[in-house]
Order: sequence, then C-alpha cells, then structure tokens
Amino acid sequence: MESPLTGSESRWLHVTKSPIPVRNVQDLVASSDELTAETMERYIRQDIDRDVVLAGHSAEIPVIDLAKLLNPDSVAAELAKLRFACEDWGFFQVINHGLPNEVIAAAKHDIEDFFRLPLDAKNDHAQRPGEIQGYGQAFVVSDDQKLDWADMLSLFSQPPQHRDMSYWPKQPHTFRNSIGEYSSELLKFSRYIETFIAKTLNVDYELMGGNCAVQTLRMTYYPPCMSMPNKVLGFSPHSDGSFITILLEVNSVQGLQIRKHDVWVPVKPHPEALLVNVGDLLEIMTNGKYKSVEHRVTINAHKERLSMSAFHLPKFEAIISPIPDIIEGKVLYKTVRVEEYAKLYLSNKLDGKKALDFAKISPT
Ligand SMILES: O=C(O)CCC(=O)C(=O)O
Ligand SMILES: [Fe+2]
Repeated sequence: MESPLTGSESRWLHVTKSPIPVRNVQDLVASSDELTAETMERYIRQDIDRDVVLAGHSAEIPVIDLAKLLNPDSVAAELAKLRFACEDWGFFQVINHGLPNEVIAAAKHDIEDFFRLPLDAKNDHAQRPGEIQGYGQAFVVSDDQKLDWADMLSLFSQPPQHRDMSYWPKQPHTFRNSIGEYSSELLKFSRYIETFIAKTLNVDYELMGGNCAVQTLRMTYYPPCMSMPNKVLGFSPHSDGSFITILLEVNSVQGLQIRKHDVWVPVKPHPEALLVNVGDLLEIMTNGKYKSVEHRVTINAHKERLSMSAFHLPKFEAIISPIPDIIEGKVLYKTVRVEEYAKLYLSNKLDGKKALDFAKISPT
C-alpha cells in the first residue's frame, strides 16, 4: 500500500532511524542465559550512583485541573498555578483531562499486549523497506555509546487523516483502533492545554500552539533488571525536542525522574492524570521563561514500566523564535526551523551538548 504521508512527514520518519544496530532489550532479558557481563557492558553506567536523588518530593509536582480551567469562576486561580508550573517545574499533571476512561483503558491494554508479543510478531507491520524503524531500540544512544534499558515503538500519527498509515503493527488486531482513538482524543486535549498555556503568557493561541500540527507517539517498555537495576538507565537524561509532551504512565510503575536544582526528583505516577511537560520549542518561544526540563527514567528490579509519550510539534516548515511580546530583556534564542531542529535533536552528533544549547545565542 502506498504511504499516505506527505513530504515533510516522511522526512520525520527518516530522521528517526537508529544510527547503530542494537539488540532488542526485552528479548535479551527474556533469554537470561544471554545476560553475560559482556552483553550487559553496553548498558552499565558507573557513575549513576553519584547523582543525588531527592525522594519524598514527588507529591509537589503541580496538579492542574482542566475542569477548573474551563470554569469562569476558577480559571484565574488555575491559570496562575499553570504559569507557576511551567516556569518553576516545566512539568505538571492534569486531572479531569476529558479523555474517556474507556479510550485510555483500551489503549493501555493494547500497549501491554503489544509488548507481550514475540519479537517477530512486533516487527510484523507492513512498511516500505528502509523507510521507518517502527519498532526497536531507536535513537536513544548517549554520547558514550551506553545504551538505554528500554524497547520502544514509535508511531507517527496525525489522526484522523493518517489512520491508513501502512506501518501500524498487525497485532494486537485492535491496536490501530485503540491507539488511533487515543491519539484523536489526546489531540483535542492538547488544544485545550496549548490554549491555556498561551493564556498564561497573554499571547494569541495562534502564535503558540496554534500551529502544533504534528503528534508523534512513542510507546516505551522498560524491562526489570534484577541483576543491577541501579547501574542501568531506562532512558538517558534528555529534554524533549517538542513544543509540549503528554505522557501516559501505562501501568503506573514509577521510574521517571526530573532534574530540579541539580537533583533528580522522582515523579509518582498519578493514575488519573496525564503528565505534561514543556519541550525545547516552547522554551525557545518563551525566550526561556518556560523551561524544557531534563528528565530520565530509572529501572525497577522486579517490575516492568510502560509509558506512552505524545510529542506535539509545529509543522516542519514552521519557523520558531522567541515571541516578541514575551521577551523581557535580551533575546536569548535563535530563530530555528522546526525540521532543522528535529534533525539536530535526533542526530546524535551533538558532542555532549544538548540540542537546545545550539539554539541559544551565545553571550558576546
Ligand atoms: O517513559 C517515560 O516515563 C518518559 C519517556 C520520555 O522521557 C520520552 O519519551 O521522551
Ligand atoms: Fe522525554
């Protein structure tokens, strides 16, 4: 079947291809006799123990109530909370998000089912040769070539037009429907959140999220690591190259940590909430007022963690720059084309620097 993707969308798929061949972690864990010192070596990080982790702080991640934002009596106070969350945390939980429970339940169910499939069944999705790496350990390779202890499925999604994408996994057979529904509902939710974020800045929605046309979904499975859970990372420290990211913590197993004042703060999954974070492009547009905060995922000795991230981006042709009305003082970020930024972000050629650093205007 001919891919219905348009030019810029298929370019996105090209840039997400894995730069190095890597073994599928879930498969590796399943055949435990292969977990030798040699195979583990690529995952072990000697220095994670040195990082300070602040337990007991997770409850403080702001909780925003979408119902209160939609109520004229409570909107002002809730917007103040949202503004504080974006400035101070870069992360917030959203309750009363409006996604139907059954849509979330069906998506969670199918994500769990997908990762339970044997490897060749996961890979069984029609795709044009060489076009995308839909399933597998993708581009998450840190500079020292240490690998992340995770398996992932990345789907480019822009419902409802692209339900006919040729690379949906064939199993579970309800997957395309459940993930498609979730994706459509999430898009509606994101419009609200982007509108309210624009309101916290007193700018026009069209200037901000109004051009967020692209939603990419990434489902991640973090296998347990019995032998050395404190020596591997599920996801290396990074900030998201999106405008905003919306995370569904599929089975509510803890693992995500966010960096705040140079310590890692664990995020306690909130079963009723969606977790939203500020991405690099929103940081650029707000001239640094809203922070795209670094985060990572740790591994549990006994429990698997499953999550689904939805990255919201403006279309690839869009040009991003600090919005004049928001700038206080100096302009700190360059003007970037979304496509260029996405390529840089995914290129793994950053010499230890974050993509965001390249968008900063260096002080003269
Ligand atoms: O799995 C998670 O909790 C976070 C995943 C993440 O940070 C990402 O997909 O960018
Ligand atoms: Fe992330």
